Amino acid sequence: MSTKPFFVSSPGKVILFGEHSAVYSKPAIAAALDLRAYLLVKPSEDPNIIRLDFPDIGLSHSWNKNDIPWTKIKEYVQAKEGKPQISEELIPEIIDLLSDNLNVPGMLYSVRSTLPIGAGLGSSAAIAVCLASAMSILGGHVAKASVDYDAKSTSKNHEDEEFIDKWSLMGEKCFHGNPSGIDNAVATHGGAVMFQRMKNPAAPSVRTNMRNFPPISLLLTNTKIPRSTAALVAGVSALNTKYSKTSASILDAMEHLANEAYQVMVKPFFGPEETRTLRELTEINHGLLVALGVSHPSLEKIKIIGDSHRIGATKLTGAGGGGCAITLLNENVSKAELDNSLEEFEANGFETYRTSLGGKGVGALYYENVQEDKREEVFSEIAFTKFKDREEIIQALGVQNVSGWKFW
Ligand SMILES: Nc1ncnc2c1ncn2[C@@H]1O[C@H](COP(=O)(O)OP(=O)(O)OP(=O)(O)O)[C@@H](O)[C@H]1O
Ligand SMILES: C[C@@](O)(CCO)CC(=O)[O-]
Ligand SMILES: [Mg+2]
Repeated sequence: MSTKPFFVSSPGKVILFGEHSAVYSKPAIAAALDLRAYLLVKPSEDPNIIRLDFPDIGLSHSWNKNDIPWTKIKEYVQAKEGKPQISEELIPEIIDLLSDNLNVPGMLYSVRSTLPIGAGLGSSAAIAVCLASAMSILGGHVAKASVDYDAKSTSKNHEDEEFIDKWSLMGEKCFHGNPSGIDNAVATHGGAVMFQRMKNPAAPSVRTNMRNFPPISLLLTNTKIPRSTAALVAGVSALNTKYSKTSASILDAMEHLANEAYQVMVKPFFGPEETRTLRELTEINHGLLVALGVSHPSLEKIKIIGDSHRIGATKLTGAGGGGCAITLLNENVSKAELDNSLEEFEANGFETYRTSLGGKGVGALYYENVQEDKREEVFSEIAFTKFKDREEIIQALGVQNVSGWKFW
């Protein structure tokens, strides 16, 4: 258990194929984004106070440790070899997780994110993974992260990542009830995956790493229309109940589509024919998501703009209903066509990002891995909460910029 301050960080994701159908045990393909959440954990000035500080959403809350009925709560905690165990029900797990704080002094948990919130890029999962990894460090349930940013993933400590992945799913359950687990899996492990939740909820999901993820040229466009994943997942569930056979066919089509995309993406040679197939599958996937009722006029607008300038294939990504769309760009798209689209996106109030996919998963920045004369500045709560924008956070803490970040 560490009582020195530390940071943890985990990435957002882009779902290329299979959002929503992933909830119904169909395969889906997603990759880690270079936008991330950062969580600072620091001993409280008053050791009896547990404080959450989430300035991005204007939330700050404190508990006095002595007001929490720890002894009663502990009766519900199941542990194996000292590690808290995950079960299917949510409530006991939350209690269990909280009870990990029994043996640590009061802590401050402060979160900042470079991810747009509620925009389909897995902002909730990145937070859930940060919290799960911080609790795992504090509870002594994982080994110290020790793999450098540039090191090959073969030396990864899989057991610890699996532990964090499982517990972060509990966090995602708090956010939206019935998550497939794909977002927190990518936020934990990074890279790119084919993911499938099992029909039996007790069985672990299947995750196939896609090591040779093809170099896809991708544009991300944010409608900035806020929406909630919980509401959209509930909407699809209602559609399934009302039109069960029709909706089952749509979900089956999504399954075939994700499988076809996977076959193309793992080919040793990824040329123009393969990228064209992916674009065609992207178009079909968007159509199926529209049929499930999770698009939005602003997402359709992005699609119309992209299609009219012929820049590539556009689909919504994540839960939809607003948030972001992705465009798989044509290889031969002209600069003029692209610039015209970007101008139109901007004129409509949309924000575009050029991003790279397949980056690092969860990582930690420990106190002792920061140069002594820089520690005070790096772990300053005041500086952390006051960063103005994404660029300031990335410059001061970015896993790719700041030496000392370690991974499992
Ligand atoms: N920086 C942050 N600080 C605090 N809470 C956050 C932050 N980012 C995300 N959240 C939490 O996550 C919620 C948004 O999660 P939601 O699942 O609806 O969208 P998303 O994860 O961004 O998109 P998707 O699930 O489609 O990938 C917010 O309402 C908030 O509770
Ligand atoms: C909509 C959804 O498929 C993806 C949200 O990013 C929900 C989930 O899989 O948990
Ligand atoms: Mg989410």
